[in-house]
Amino acid sequence: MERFVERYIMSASNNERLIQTGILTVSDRCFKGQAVDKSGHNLQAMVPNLFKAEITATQCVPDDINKIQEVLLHWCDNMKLDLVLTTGGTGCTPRDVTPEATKVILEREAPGMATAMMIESLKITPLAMISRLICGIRGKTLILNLPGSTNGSKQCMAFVKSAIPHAVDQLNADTEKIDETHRFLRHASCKTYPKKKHEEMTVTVSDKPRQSPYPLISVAEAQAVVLKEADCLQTQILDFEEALGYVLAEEITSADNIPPFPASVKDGYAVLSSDGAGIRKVVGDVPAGFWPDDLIVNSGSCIRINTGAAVPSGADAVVQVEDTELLETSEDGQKELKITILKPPTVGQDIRPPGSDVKQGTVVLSSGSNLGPAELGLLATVGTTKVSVYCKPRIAVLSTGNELVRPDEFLQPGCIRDSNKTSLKSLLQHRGFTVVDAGIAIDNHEDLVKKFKKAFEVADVVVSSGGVSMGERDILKQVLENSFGAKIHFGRVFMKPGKPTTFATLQFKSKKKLVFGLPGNPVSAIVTCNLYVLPVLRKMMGFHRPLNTTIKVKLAHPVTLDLRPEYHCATLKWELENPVPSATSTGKLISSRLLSMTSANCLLILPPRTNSLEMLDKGQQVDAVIIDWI
Ligand SMILES: Nc1nc2c(c(=O)[nH]1)N[C@H]1C(S)=C(S)[C@@H](COP(=O)(O)OP(=O)(O)OC[C@H]3O[C@@H](n4cnc5c(N)ncnc54)[C@H](O)[C@@H]3O)O[C@H]1N2
Ligand code: MOO
Ligand SMILES: [Mg+2]
Repeated sequence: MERFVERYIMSASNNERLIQTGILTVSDRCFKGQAVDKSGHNLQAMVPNLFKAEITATQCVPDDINKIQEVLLHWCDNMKLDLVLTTGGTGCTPRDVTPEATKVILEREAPGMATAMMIESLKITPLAMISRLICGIRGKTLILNLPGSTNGSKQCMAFVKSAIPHAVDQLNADTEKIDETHRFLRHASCKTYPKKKHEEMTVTVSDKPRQSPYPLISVAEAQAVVLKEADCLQTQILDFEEALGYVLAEEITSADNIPPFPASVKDGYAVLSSDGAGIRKVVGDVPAGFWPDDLIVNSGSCIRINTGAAVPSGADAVVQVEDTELLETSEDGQKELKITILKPPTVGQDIRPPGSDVKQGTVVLSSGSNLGPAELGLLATVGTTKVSVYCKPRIAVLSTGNELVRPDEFLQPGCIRDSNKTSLKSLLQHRGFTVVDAGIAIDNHEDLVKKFKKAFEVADVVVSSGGVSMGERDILKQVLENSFGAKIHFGRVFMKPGKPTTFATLQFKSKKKLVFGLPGNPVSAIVTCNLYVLPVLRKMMGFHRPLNTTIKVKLAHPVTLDLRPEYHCATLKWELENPVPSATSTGKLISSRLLSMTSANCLLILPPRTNSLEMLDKGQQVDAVIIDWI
């Protein structure tokens, strides 16, 4: 069996059960102490490393049918072990009787495992053919005869190890686990076989120009081009609570004064300021939410009031409770009767007049506002529960490459798992966009056309990765041009990472589609998605300033410059004493190595290396594009 298939089956059955195992050495010489039981000891050490197993019983018996059977019966019927391995007594000498002893107690044979051992052993030595080992089942115990030699038993065990956890699951009728393993394997066999073939390719090496025909443009130029092509989408009406993250497409005015009544700013007493400091009679109290219709504050009196409650008529000031003293209460102590105002109040003190927060008729949100928590709260305050917002673009993410398998698929030789789909999808979802998975396209014209067509059916913007550089299988630009009549606006940008970043527009069923052909390297894909895709999406959904926020940062250590302007991943730290945050690189930028990007929350914009400027010193200031607030 090919090693990778074997590994796969092992991981598919992923035994959770601790397989209770007995190891029985059958040897006259070992039994008499004339030889060391190397094979038995080796199996004891080896088996728990093959799958989750516990060596529950070990024993050494002479080559004697009765003795062998006695142990096997005890281990199967009384101890109810999952697996019994015998080593020794499987050859052709007159004393070799392990298969005979085993056969008698077996209820069912399992010849496949013995055959597997035989087939594989024959590849090592023709002498394997004289081995007579048998395998089978008694009750819920799987019994395997193994050869007596250390090497032979070790090899035979290795040949059958991948099937053992699943066999034990079956013996225990663990249907859930069995089904799970079958599903896993079925999925793997239909998704991963046959191996990918290169003959699917139609492009020949000589078709491809040896120099890229696309000029190297600057990042600023590329950003200007993509933003120019991005049009603001139409509007829709949403319930205000679903509008988080959308951009408002209308002006919102307040129909009411906020607060609608003179409201107390403090917990205290509503008073007449002209009374000054001194004694007041407490004539009532106004909690928040109560309308003090029949309460009036006259000279010499006051009313207890809560923060946010309507100030009763007559009162023109509120005195906070801290600036008063209690003079007299009712007999039961429940009611305040008299207080002293300690400081003379001023007119209007601690009262919010009607409309002081928002005047009736004022514009509280202008068109183009980004609806965040405060804005949604404002909508609630003014009672606007339906709002007109710009639609968000529909996005499809497509991975391209013959070498790609899904993360849950078996990794065939020569393949890698598709990580860009996950990174790009989650980056966009994290920014509030809905993303459709357009799958993985292999690098041929037909499949790319098929997958792009599907993506264009459902999306305004397609973000693909891979297939945009100089390889003969990098045919994304040709496919877009030849099959969709796309205009390639640019195919290379002077930057690191992300040099082959490609941007195209086309008409599909009379609708404009934008295509970002991001480079396949995982770091390049994420960096370019931040720099080009996100600004475009923001513009389409109505942002007035769609580019990423850029700030000044201080380098926490020296950095070496690259020949290309570099967007270098770094982590920002804001320290109290420093007005400018410090930036620590997440490591040498290697565009294939996602580890050089983990925990980055900004991209340092580093200038290209020149003879006079090869590195930047610690403490030097550079611009940094914010990519996450963490
Ligand atoms: N002769 C030249 N070769 C290359 C150049 C060049 O200028 N001349 N540019 C290099 C640069 S820079 C980059 S970046 C890459 C970009 O390559 P492609 O966009 O054509 O992408 P692929 O060749 O398909 O893949 C490159 C690399 O990325 C891996 N990959 C692709 N997709 C995924 C995915 N979804 N998840 C994880 N990894 C992925 C792929 O296996 C390759 O290792 O070209 C250089 N070559
Ligand atoms: O520009 Mo490539 O994106 O270096 O890796
Ligand atoms: Mg390539």
